[in-house]
Amino acid sequence: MIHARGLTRRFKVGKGVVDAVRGLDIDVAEGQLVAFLGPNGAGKSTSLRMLTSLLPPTSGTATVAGRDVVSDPAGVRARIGYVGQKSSAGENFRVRDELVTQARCYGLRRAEARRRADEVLALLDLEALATRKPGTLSGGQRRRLDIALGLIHRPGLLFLDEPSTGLDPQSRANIWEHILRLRAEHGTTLFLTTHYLEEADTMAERVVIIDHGRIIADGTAEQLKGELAGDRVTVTVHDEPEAARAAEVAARIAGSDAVTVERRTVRLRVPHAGRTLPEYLRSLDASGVKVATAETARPTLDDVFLALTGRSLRESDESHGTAPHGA
Ligand SMILES: Nc1ncnc2c1ncn2[C@@H]1O[C@H](COP(=O)(O)OP(=O)(O)OP(=O)(O)O)[C@@H](O)[C@H]1O
Repeated sequence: MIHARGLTRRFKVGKGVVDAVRGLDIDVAEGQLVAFLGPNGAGKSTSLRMLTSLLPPTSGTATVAGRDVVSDPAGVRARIGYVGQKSSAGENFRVRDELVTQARCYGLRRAEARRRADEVLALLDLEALATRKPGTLSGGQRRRLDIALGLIHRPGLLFLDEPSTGLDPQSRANIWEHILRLRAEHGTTLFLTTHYLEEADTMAERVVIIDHGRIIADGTAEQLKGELAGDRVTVTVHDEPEAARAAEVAARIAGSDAVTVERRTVRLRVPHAGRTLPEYLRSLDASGVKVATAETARPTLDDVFLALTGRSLRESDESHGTAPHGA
């Protein structure tokens, strides 16, 4: 469905340049649900805009739904749906009329356009809101309308740029319900960007992580967490000097990594916490360190990002803003 090679986009900013996307190589098979994850300014939207033919690449190639994004942008657009970060619904028409108008833009005859509008209204549970104006809808309802608009021409591939951002947890869950249903019932290929690590982790079958315009990880969430992050072990002791000793012991454990001390708490990363924790506790006992609490945790996608970049995705997100990064 998507085949991109060396896709690159450079922006001129004043006298400088920003390399927003630096050589994107990606293949997405029909029916896949791919979450494109990365901090602010990583290049997610720019990649999406190139793949949807909205932005010409500086170099590289991409075929999307069988059409070339540069030489046949109209062919791409006829075959894909795109739900951007900003709502695409106008304010003047009622919800159903908005959908009918959009269907007419794709060349459907009036009766057919009405039928299709009713289909997507049902698909996104919007029937009860059909005669409302978009301006009166809640955030979650409006996002569902955006998705309905993106699906009006029955695309086999739908791009969603941060579909759940800015919504309350209940509306986020509801949007995901609809996204998963699209895939299960209609086999739609879905490529979406998100900031929410937990969503990517639990909902997507494939997670692609992008940082500074490059893909740095690509696989199932389980694969990435297993290969790149390892389990976390957290031990608290009774005072700070003991914590320092516990950290020394931790550093000597085979396979241990990223040992940190914060007051009375020592954290480390190990390949298999189930095997390592008993060994660590025995070594602490032998060194005369008394343990107050010990916990283990499976890694998160944030741990994967940390292992790859040395930064936390959450912190990067907060600090990165939209400032241009390196040329
Ligand atoms: N039109 C533009 N002109 C100049 N720089 C741009 C333009 N669009 C994007 N950029 C820069 O390109 C980089 C990538 O931006 P992009 O919007 O693709 O990131 P993103 O991962 O989607 O971020 P966010 O999560 O904040 O939406 C950023 O440094 C951004 O400032």
